[in-house]
Amino acid sequence: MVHQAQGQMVQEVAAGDLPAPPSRYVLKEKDRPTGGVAAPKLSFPTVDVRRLADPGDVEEAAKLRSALESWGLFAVTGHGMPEELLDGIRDAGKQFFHLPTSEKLKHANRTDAGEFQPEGYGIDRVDTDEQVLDWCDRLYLTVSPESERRTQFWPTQPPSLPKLLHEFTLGSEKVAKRVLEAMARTLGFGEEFFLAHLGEDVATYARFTYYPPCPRPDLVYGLKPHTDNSVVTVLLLDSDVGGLQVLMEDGVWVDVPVLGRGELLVVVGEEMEIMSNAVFRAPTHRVVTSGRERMTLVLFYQPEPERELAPVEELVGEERPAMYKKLRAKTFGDGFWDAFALGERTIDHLKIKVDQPEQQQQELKAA
Ligand SMILES: O=C(O)CCC(=O)C(=O)O
Ligand SMILES: [Fe+2]
Repeated sequence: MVHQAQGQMVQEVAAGDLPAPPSRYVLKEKDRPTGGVAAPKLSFPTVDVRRLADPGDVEEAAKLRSALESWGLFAVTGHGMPEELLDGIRDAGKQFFHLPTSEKLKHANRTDAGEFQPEGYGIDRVDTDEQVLDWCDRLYLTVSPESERRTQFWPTQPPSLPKLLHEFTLGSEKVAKRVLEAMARTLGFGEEFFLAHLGEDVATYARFTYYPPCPRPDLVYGLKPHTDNSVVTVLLLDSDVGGLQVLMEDGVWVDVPVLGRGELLVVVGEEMEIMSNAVFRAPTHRVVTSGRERMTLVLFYQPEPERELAPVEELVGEERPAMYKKLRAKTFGDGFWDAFALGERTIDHLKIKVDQPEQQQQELKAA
């Protein structure tokens, strides 16, 4: 049976003008977000995907490599999508969340029997009374392959939204492909190296997330710390309001700045970490709230569900044994929802890390 908290939209809670969020959203003291450190504007990585497409452009390739090594995410320019499209889909997304709840619930992420399923409008899955809820509502849709789109979940209001989302999907796919091609080239492989493992019909999911104004941003997460269920993720952030933070290697949370007009963000996901045998790592990130509303649109790129997900042969050797066990992409994707509700990485939740000899030795010593 679905958890009773599943039916409560955060936007309605926020509209109640309470002085503080209800206890369901309040984090344990140790988890509460202290202010992130601002990313120095100059050192926040930005790459031009048009330049990445030129194999001779070693300077841009070096920027990409450095961004992947340090942040695991970077801003993107040169993607060719007009600013009107980006502004248009942002506006349409906000308009959708501003509709009356009854209208939005026509696309609810609960079946008539009350069961949760990922697609549609609502909050993320609630499994237990203990789970601290995130301060956001979302609309989650399959966008690719087109034959898998389930139109009953697609908003009909505002009427412009489906077409804008379709256009954004096309533009964003080019970004994801160019990035994956360039990532392959940074390792000395042909540009099809990663793409060939995803299949013809790369599975793509869109997530619009709406973070209502929060009366006490110090007590809640907009979105809890997580790594993405993707090979790569393309994000269209809010044009005015920040909130996304990334965990750096030294344990410090750093603010991702509000990006320049027309810029997108690309984030490495856990499936790339597996495929690349941890050459590329998926950064942990989270969202903090503020007194202002915020909306983002995120596209997750995943292998075809029946594909095998495993470290690519060429990146496994005596020096670097396989660090992850192989599994079906669908098994990983399904495992994500369980892991996310628990606040765990899918790789850890599904226990697919191979014990490395060094680790085993440490464990033996410790025993
Ligand atoms: O809203 C954001 O800034 C980030 C959203 C995100 O990380 C996600 O949906 O996985
Ligand atoms: Fe994310």
